[in-house]
Parts: sequence; C-alpha cells; structure tokens
Amino acid sequence: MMRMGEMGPQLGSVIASVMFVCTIFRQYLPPQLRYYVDKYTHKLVKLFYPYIQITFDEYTNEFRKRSEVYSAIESYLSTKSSTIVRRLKAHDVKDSKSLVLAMDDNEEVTDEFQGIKVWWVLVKREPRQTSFSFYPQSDEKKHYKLTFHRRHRDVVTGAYLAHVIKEGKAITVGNRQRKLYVNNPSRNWYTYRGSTWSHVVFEHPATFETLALHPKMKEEIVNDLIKFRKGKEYYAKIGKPWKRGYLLYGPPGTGKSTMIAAMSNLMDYDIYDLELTTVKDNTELRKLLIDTPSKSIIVIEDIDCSLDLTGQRKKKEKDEEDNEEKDPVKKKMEKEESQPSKVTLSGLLNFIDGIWSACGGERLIVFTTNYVDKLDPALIRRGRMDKHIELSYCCYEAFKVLAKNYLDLESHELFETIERLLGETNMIPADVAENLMPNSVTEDADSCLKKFIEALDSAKEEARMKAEEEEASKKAEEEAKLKAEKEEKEKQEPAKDEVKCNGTSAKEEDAK
Ligand SMILES: Nc1ncnc2c1ncn2[C@@H]1O[C@H](COP(=O)(O)OP(=O)(O)OP(=O)(O)O)[C@@H](O)[C@H]1O
Ligand SMILES: [Mg+2]
Repeated sequence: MMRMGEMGPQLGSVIASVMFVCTIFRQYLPPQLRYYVDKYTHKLVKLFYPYIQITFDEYTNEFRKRSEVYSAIESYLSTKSSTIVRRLKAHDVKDSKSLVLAMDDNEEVTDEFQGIKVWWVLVKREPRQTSFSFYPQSDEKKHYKLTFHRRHRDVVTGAYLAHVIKEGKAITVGNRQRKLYVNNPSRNWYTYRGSTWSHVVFEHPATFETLALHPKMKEEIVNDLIKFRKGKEYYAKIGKPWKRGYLLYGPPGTGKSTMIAAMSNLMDYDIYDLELTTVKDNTELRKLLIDTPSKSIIVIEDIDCSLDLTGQRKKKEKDEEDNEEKDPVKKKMEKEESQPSKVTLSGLLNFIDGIWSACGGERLIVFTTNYVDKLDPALIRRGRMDKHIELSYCCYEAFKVLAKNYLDLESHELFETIERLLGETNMIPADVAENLMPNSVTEDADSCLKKFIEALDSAKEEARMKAEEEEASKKAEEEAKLKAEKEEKEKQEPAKDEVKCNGTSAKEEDAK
C-alpha cells in the first residue's frame, strides 16, 4: 500500500491540464485545424495515459436508493484508508466501544491485488443552486473513482471487484448495528443530506425468552420466523416474494410493540416504523417502501387509526389559526405538511403485496391494532397478513415467564392462588409486570407476590362491581324505555276521549 501520486493517475492530471489548454485554444482555430487538434489530442491521451477509470455512484437511480456496491466499497476502503489517509470520517459507533473509520471526501487510497496497483478516490460534487425554490435543494453527489492500468482490465473488473464487494459486505455485517428508522416528512427528502428515513441505534432488550406468552404460542411464532429466514429457496420455488405479514392485535399493554422488538432481536433485522399519517400520498408510500432494504421489519402501529382523516382535518384547521402570524415561506411549508394524507386503502394494499413490494427481498411487515374488527377485511386477509397473532390478557403460563424475569422465581407456594385468580380475572401483562416489580431494593419476592395477589383481588372486585353497575344501568335503561313506551301509549288514549264536533266523545261513539 502506498500513497497515490508517485505515478499513473498524477500523470492524468497533467494530461487533463494540457487538454484543458487545448480546448481553450481550439475555439480560436479555423474549423479545418480543429479536426486535427481533436484527433491528435485524443491520440496523445491514449498514448500517455493508458489508465482506465470506473466510477461508482452513491445513488444509482432517480429513487435515490443508495447503491449496495457503493456501500460495500465504502466498508472495504474503511479498513485500507484508516492507516494511510490523513482525513478520516468517524462513522458508526459499534457497541459504543470502537469507532468505524472511513476516508473523507476527496481523499485517495492505493490498493494492491495480485501484484496489481489500483487507485481509489472519493469524489464529492458540491450542491449547485441553479433555481430558486422554497426548499433548499441538494444535488450533492458522491462517487468512488477507481483507476488502473488498462493491461489489468480483466483482473480488476473481474476478480478484484468481486473481492472488494465480498470483503466490503462481510465488513458491513461485522460492523452492523441494528437500527430503528422512522419516516421523515417528505418536505425534508430533498434537502441537504435529507433522506426518506431517519434512524437511531436500536438497543431494545426484549427477546422471546422474556416475552410473557403461552410457551406453545411462542414456539409457533419463533418457528415461523426461523422458517421464513431460511426460506429463500422455498419462496423462489413457489414464485412468491420473500416477505411475510404479521397482524398483532389485542388490548393496550399486552406486548405488541414488545413482540416487534423481540422479532427484530431474533432475526437481526432493522425496524422501519412507518408513521402513515405523515405520508402524503400513495407515491410517497411507494418511495418509502423502495428505500427499505432487505432484512427489515416494516411496522405500522395502530393501523386502525392511521388512515383516520377526520383527525387530521381538525389538526389542519387549528394549524391555520396558529400560522396567521408566520412568514409566507414557512406558512406554505407547514400548510403543505398539514394536508390530510391521501394514502388510500388500495395504495396500502399495493404497498404490502403489489409488484413494488417484491423489491428489496427478505422483509417482514407487521401491523398492530387494538381493534381488529375495525380493519377492512381486504387489508388483513391471509396472504397479505399471513399470520394473525392475538395478544391477550395474562395467562398463568405468561405470568410464570414474568415471575422468572422479575423475581427469578420458577415456583412458589403462592403460585397456585395466582393461577386460580388469573383464571377468574383479566389483567394485561403490562399491569402484571408493574405489580411484580419490587418497589425498593429490599422488597423480596414473597412481598411482591403478595402485592400482586392483592392487586388481582382488587381487580376481581372491581370487575365484579363494574359488571353489577353495567347490569344495573342496563336494567334502568330497559325500565326507562318501557316507561317511555307506556307514556306514549297513554298520550294516545285521551285522544279517543276528545269530544267530537257533534258533542259526543270518541268513547261514546265506539259504544254506539
Ligand atoms: N407479553 C408481554 N411480555 C413481557 N412484557 C410485557 C408484555 N406485555 C406488556 N409488557 C410490558 O408492558 C409494557 C407495555 O407493553 P407494549 O408497549 O408492548 O404493549 P402494546 O400491546 O404495544 O400496547 P399498545 O396497544 O398500547 O401499543 C412493556 O414495556 C412491557 O414491559
Ligand atoms: Mg404498542
């Protein structure tokens, strides 16, 4: 390894300068002479500059999806550059212990492969402001430029690049930290360094071992996930995109979000938490989908509330009142942002299993809801949401997991009472966990269990009283209804007593 510059590519800059001068003078020459100048400069370049250059752009298409090859090269060069390059960029922090270093913009690295020397440069083109826009535009572009002698063309384009990509990917996997992404409002997508998703490092400790769930159900879900992870060939064989949908439903506090964290930890996938209400329309939704890579879990929480447009319209009216004093540009941006989402059910269905959903490979899609009945059947039919998982009140088996997690207990004389009480009372796992947690460092397991039994007793009593109240109010409602009907009937009775214009009453008339 050596610093670039002692040979080849530096000659390139000299030749580039000569060419630049030629181009300037060329315009002052008569057309007949221009032809000869062009021809001979080209020959000169070929003669003295026997190097080939390949560029690898960071973004490969108009969807601004980051190129995987670019990322692999970045990782590969990070190991080479950290010892040679003077300007380095510290990237991610792996397990908060070590820094991952990469070469900074416009730095150069020389690499050697099978005795062949190649040169890498990270080229950055600064943003160019050409037109006025309400939003700060960015066309910042980066690419890696690889230079090598043309006689090594076959080796470099074949074995060397394959080696770089393979090594780079391996390094990426080694450095990888799981991340939690959330979608940005679209007005930020094209700003400087803007992107569709923002992330933080994801370090949720939940696992399937710590999840309070019936062991059978747990085993079934874990097996399903592992089967999915190993199913690349299977999905290819049956001709289906490699993705699987999970619908998690149940009352609040039953562990839906916790299960998503456990899934991410089991599969080693990143989580993409999609906030649907900030997505303007179906096109934006598709763009967000395209920007999610393989090995990711796309999550839409509380799907029943996500497309509730009434809530958003109210918000918009309120915002308009607040905005009266603001400057026009800010006002315009905020107004655009507060427009109700035009994401439709069909857009969402397309997102889940349309043609675009196959881009990117290995993916889980998870919806959560508290009210499964509110969902459109089209959204959750099998095939779209392959697995429906009900997370419900805490059963005895689930309690045992929590007792182990929180109190390190596998059995106890009070477990029997708890089993009976859990059979008679509905308590969500979040409340069970709260009750089992010691209030102080000195509180022992016995005391926690007793506290929990008391909580179960009072929950049972509360439920009984609530049922009684409901019964009473139902009864009162029925009585009020009967009374109202009776009064209505009675109101109609006197009508019959009314005196007719001939002086006889309706009753007398009836008697006749
Ligand atoms: N099944 C469970 N196993 C372990 N802990 C649980 C379980 N359910 C709930 N908890 C605990 O309760 C807390 C709340 O759970 P979580 O956020 O997963 O509920 P949720 O079902 O997503 O609720 P919501 O419908 O309100 O979003 C968690 O921090 C977790 O500690
Ligand atoms: Mg939740």
